[in-house]
Amino acid sequence: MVLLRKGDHVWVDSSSGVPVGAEIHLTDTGQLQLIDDEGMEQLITKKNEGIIRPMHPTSVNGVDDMIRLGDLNEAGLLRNLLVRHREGIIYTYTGSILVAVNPYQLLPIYTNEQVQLYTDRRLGELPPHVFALADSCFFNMRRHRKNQCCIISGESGAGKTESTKLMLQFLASVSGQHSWIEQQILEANPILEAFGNAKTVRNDNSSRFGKYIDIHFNKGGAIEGAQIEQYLLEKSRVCRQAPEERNYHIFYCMLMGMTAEQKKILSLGNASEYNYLTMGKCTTCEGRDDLKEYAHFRSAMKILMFTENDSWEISKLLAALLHLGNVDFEATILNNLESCDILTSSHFNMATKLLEVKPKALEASLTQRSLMTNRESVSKPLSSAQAMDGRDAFVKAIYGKLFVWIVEKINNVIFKPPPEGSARQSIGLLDIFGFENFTQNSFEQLCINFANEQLQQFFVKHVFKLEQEEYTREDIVWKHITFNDNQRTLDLLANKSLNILALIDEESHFPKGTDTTMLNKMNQVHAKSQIYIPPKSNHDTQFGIQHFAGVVYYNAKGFLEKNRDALSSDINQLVETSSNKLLKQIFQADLSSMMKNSYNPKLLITPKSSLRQGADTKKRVLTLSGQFRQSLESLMKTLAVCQPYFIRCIKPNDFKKPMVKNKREIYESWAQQSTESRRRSILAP
Ligand SMILES: Nc1ncnc2c1ncn2[C@@H]1O[C@H](COP(=O)(O)OP(=O)(O)OP(=O)(O)O)[C@@H](O)[C@H]1O
Repeated sequence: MVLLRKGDHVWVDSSSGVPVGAEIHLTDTGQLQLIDDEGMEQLITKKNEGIIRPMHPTSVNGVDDMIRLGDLNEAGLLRNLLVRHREGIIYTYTGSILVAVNPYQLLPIYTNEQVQLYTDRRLGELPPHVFALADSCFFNMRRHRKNQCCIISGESGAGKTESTKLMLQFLASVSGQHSWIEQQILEANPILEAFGNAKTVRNDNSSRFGKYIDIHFNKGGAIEGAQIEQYLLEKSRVCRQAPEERNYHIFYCMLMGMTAEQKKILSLGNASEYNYLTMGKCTTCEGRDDLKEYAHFRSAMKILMFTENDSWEISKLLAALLHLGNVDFEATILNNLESCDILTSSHFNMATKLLEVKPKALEASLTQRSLMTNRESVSKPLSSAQAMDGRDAFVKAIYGKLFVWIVEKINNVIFKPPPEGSARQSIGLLDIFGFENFTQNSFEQLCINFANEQLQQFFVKHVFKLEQEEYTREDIVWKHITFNDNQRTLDLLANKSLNILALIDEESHFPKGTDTTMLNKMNQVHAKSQIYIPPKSNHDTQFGIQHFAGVVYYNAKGFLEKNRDALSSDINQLVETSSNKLLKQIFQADLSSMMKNSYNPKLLITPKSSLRQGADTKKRVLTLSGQFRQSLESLMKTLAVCQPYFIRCIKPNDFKKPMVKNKREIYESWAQQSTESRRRSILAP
């Protein structure tokens, strides 16, 4: 029995399984009463006194570094974040890992004075701050002449992109040059955000792609360039948005910001007039000024050396996509086959004009599909549903390739090859999608979660394995820490023979392969695995994977089509006939990289991912997962030779609001990371 007095702080068991903090009060009648962190009151009686445990003094007001917590358990961690969050303190360390709780408001902690305050200080000397981590990265890079990287993780809306920008802001400041190249690197962001960010239900400015920004410094510590790698842009958003969500910002910004004359030439109206911009039934975003953002975007384009002509050509393509989205198809029957006609409209005419293709050619490529028989090519009419799918595939391809081209163009400006013989150091910032588990999960979630498994292993290796090895080497007595090694999940997904990604790839290469045949193969090979959960019945299309953060069920429907990521030969030929230089260029760039890939064995699907090796493999075009795996492999190699830092971003509530005192929200956000991943933060060096 704990001796209780008014004002004592205690832990109380709760239905969630994680105890909550509470304070002892006295009622008017002098009875002892508990008021917990969620505001719940209960009298203390003989019956419930068993649920009360004393709280360590470090948990009462919280500590800067969670390693110092006396109650080093889940409840202790959560309360620590909560108590600090209530005080408006968003940063906390767990060792050298920075935990950042999204404040959802502008705090006065990112000024130049703060930059100066945190410059050249040891980590831990001052209160936790993202600038402290940035300073540590910079200091260690220079002192040890070793490249550094910072992995910024967390769910959507947790604050990854903001943290990345703050790291960049600090590094640009301490590098001390205020040079043109620094400005160019900083101004790459508004361009990337215009094309790659959108309003979602989770975040008004959600990055729908992953990115790794490698900042290069010269011997003197001045920024001399950078390189941006982008991962897996969510292309489906260009054609479809969930309720309350928008398409990419650029469309709305452009319609708000272009002059009347420009809009007239492109025959553009308001956002509400376009199918592609209205699926989510929301064309504006509270707190976002599309007009102002457009002005910022345009000035950033200039800083990054996009010419007026480049900008105009980009606008033309974007306008063509909007017009294409408004093209209607009418179902007809031709020779007893379902077929369709394009309804003539100003949108169709404008699309042909902007894409600079012949109307007949566009019509044919959207309503028919060529098939190669043994000897000749024959045309098969498409139903209106198929035609719409084909049109959307074309639109997604244009947007996706345009995005890749824009990033490449930015890199051409900000990347400077190192002068011969001179040493260069770098700090890489990884802002990548967190683990995803929705009610419906598809191929994209599998890729994203695969990336998170890789990063998880990287983290585990760094924090646990290396530490333990070092303790053993130095004969230091330590308590064995058990941790959940996710190697088996990675093996199932990508390493062992007939792994899941290889099976998906293999089936994608069979012209007759379907999602069902793919699923059947997965079941045959992996049904006995403890990591793979087969569908419940023959008709079920959902399979599960035991990830480090929990089981995720994926719906296999659409997997192969998404992985093939292929356009019909009719569309490719249409582009060939176009006189729109930019359109041809973005397709050409893609084509040439594929050609290059097919002759460069290093760039092929790695043997591990392919079932049949040998000559046959070399002819293959990379699938989406193949491309993603390649860029991930290269990323992991880069990270492996860097000294890593970690920022864990946490979202305190789902309302995008500041300081909502909802402990459950913090808990759930934290709980998503699995017990092991929560523990790892505490035990980091
Ligand atoms: N340090 C901060 N100070 C003030 N506001 C912040 C901070 N961090 C995040 N926010 C707010 O939260 C919003 C979401 O943050 P951010 O876009 O960085 O999340 P994210 O983790 O990158 O999400 P996504 O994965 O969807 O891109 C920001 O637009 C901003 O309003």
